[in-house]
Amino acid sequence: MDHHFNRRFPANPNDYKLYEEVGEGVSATVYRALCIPLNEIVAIKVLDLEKCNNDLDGIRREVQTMTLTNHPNLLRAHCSFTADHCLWVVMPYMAGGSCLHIMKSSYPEGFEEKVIATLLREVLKALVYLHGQGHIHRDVKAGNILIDDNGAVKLADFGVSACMFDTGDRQRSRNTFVGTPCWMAPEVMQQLHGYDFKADIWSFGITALELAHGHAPFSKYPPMKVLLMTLQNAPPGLDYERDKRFSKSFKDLVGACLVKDPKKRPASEKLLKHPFFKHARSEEYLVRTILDGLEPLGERFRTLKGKEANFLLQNKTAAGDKEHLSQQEYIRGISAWNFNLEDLKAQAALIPSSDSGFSLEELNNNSNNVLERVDSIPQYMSPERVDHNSAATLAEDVLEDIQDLEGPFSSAFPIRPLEALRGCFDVCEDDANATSPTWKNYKDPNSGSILPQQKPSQTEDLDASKYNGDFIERSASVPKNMHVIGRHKFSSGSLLPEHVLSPYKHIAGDGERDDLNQRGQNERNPSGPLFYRQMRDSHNSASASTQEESSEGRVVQRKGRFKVTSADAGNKATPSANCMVNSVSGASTNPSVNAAIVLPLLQFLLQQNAMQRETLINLIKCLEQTCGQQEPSDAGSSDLSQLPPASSKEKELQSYLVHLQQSVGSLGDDVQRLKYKNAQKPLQVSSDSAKLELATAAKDVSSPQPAPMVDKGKKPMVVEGPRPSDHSPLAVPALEMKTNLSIDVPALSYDCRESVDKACIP
Ligand SMILES: Nc1ncnc2c1ncn2[C@@H]1O[C@H](COP(=O)(O)OP(=O)(O)OP(=O)(O)O)[C@@H](O)[C@H]1O
Repeated sequence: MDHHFNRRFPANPNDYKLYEEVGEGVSATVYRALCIPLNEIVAIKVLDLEKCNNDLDGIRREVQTMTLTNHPNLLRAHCSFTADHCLWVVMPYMAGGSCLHIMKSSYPEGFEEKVIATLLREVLKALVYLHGQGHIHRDVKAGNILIDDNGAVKLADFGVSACMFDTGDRQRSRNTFVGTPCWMAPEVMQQLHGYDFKADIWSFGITALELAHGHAPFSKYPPMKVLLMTLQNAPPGLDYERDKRFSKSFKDLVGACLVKDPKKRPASEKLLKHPFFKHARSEEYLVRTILDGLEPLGERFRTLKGKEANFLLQNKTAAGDKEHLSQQEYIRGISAWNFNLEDLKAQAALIPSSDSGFSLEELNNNSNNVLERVDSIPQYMSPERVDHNSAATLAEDVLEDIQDLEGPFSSAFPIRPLEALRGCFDVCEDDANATSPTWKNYKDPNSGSILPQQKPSQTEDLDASKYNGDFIERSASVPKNMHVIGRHKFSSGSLLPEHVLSPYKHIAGDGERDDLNQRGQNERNPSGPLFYRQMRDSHNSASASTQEESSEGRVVQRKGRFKVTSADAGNKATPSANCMVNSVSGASTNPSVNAAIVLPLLQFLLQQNAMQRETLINLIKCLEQTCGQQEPSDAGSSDLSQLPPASSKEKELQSYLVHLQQSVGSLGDDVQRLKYKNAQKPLQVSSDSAKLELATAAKDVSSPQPAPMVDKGKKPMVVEGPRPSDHSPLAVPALEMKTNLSIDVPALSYDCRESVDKACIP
């Protein structure tokens, strides 16, 4: 066990002296610092709670997990406390920095196999422990693997970890879309059945590739494309030709982790026994091979930041367009990239069948990298489907938010969230031990030392979530979700705490640094995961974003982490998936849309629009009440029937739906008529035939003569139906009735896509 933990770290900012910045994440800045009373160098992660964009629950969870976990391969917090409007998390200083940083500065092509095996083994030990405790890390990647100057490897960043034993809201969070797209397991993207520990095993496999190549597979593609590629393509792996330098056992390990079916992935404990880890070496080996000769972390960080700033500046002037820039930011792994709806659509549309963006070099198992028809693999749904489903749940979330706001704490939390937060963030080891007696002992397989382990307790979790984050997060999240700044939409904004003793601002007064801060609000540490929270359409809302949105169109706000809450099962069963997938993937768009599929889809879209509008109306009402303003205006009426359709598109859709309904009705009539006619004709024929037969028989009896020919004009056995389009009110081209009632509506797939976008990403 770390000797640090025998000492008590003070929970007072005056007891720490902040030095240089050594890291920056999507939600925090990390400083090297001195703990004055203990004369010990530490790292302090400073989160500006006012700029944390409401992910307070995530932060609380991270701090809690960091304080409670106790494993040599997990970065544990010494203590945490609030200072002014910032949260300080004091932790051991990992002088080597993250593996990503090390690769960026010295190993751009990735590490050698023994180094990888050593790193991965340590990470896997951490995962075995976490999983044993019922936690899913959900953000395993090189940027979160830290090394100290002795070569000790620790997995960090529990910002998106989840507890499998949680209930209620927390349980539902396992159906959330959390992580960083490149590392994200398909089932996390799919949102079909939730996910479990195996999601970490996928990320672990991706991290293995990242350490081997210096970057994660697909990392050069925009996020939407990464999602689609992860879902549609064969899993990435080590290539036979390109990765000759790696052993068969490494390839096998990666192959075992990167299986799309999570059930077929090994558990972390089993994986730890994989022969690949025979290549692993000691901590000293890491010191000798990758740490030796490295510049101090602060210097490296500064150099990398400078490069990033230059890169962005060049791209800004060279490319000029925000989509390009946003994608560049993402490609470079920066967490806080931002884009608007148009970007998103463009990205989704970037996935044609003749996808020029596919780099076979990037994609291993090339022969399998055929863009399959998504609708032919029903278990893999597109991210659009994810969004589609999410919309309903998001609406639910907001309604719940509103209920929370109306609760007994409504006056306290939205107005003074920091006050409320103090109680949940001010923790140190002793507190943690005192308040968490449920952590059982853990036996480190290596050292044999006994470490505390957590015994899952549902009651405690429930209580904790009531008291701590869940309520707070949702209460505070409602109004703040609407941040829009400038031309790009920054969800997190600059995370540099102004009130913290910045070595640059207050000590060194480094102008360059200040300049970097100013112009690089979206320049984030590449290690950050992505948190994506959908924003609702604010057409009719009086939200803070209205002005900017009206000038720029609807905005998808996002923050570092990609998070889309999942929809309920009922929505997932909507038969609309195939249609949407077709229309978006573009790989196999089928213009023939079955009315039975289209109608429920359109109805569902309308219903969603209505729900979203209702949510917004409630939100407005609630905000007005909370702010003590005037009574809700007429526009705030929740009676949707009184409201005109929100947009011309919606009107169009509505009238189109009516047309379709009429058409289907009329087509149905046609079918009935035809059926009836069909049923009648053979009867008529058979009665005609019977008459003929009788006549022939009578003639046969009297005089055996040849039977008369049947009148050719009658065509008794073939019935040709009427052309129904003549009287169909559906004014769409190429409408024709087929036996399965399918309607050729070439324009519909486009309309559907737009409508889906609208419903999903308002
Ligand atoms: N204890 C530490 N010692 C040294 N460097 C650290 C330490 N903790 C974090 N860092 C550095 O700071 C960076 C950002 O920290 P961290 O990942 O915890 O922030 P974050 O806001 O959670 O980031 P993100 O969410 O984007 O991953 C890390 O990638 C790492 O390089």
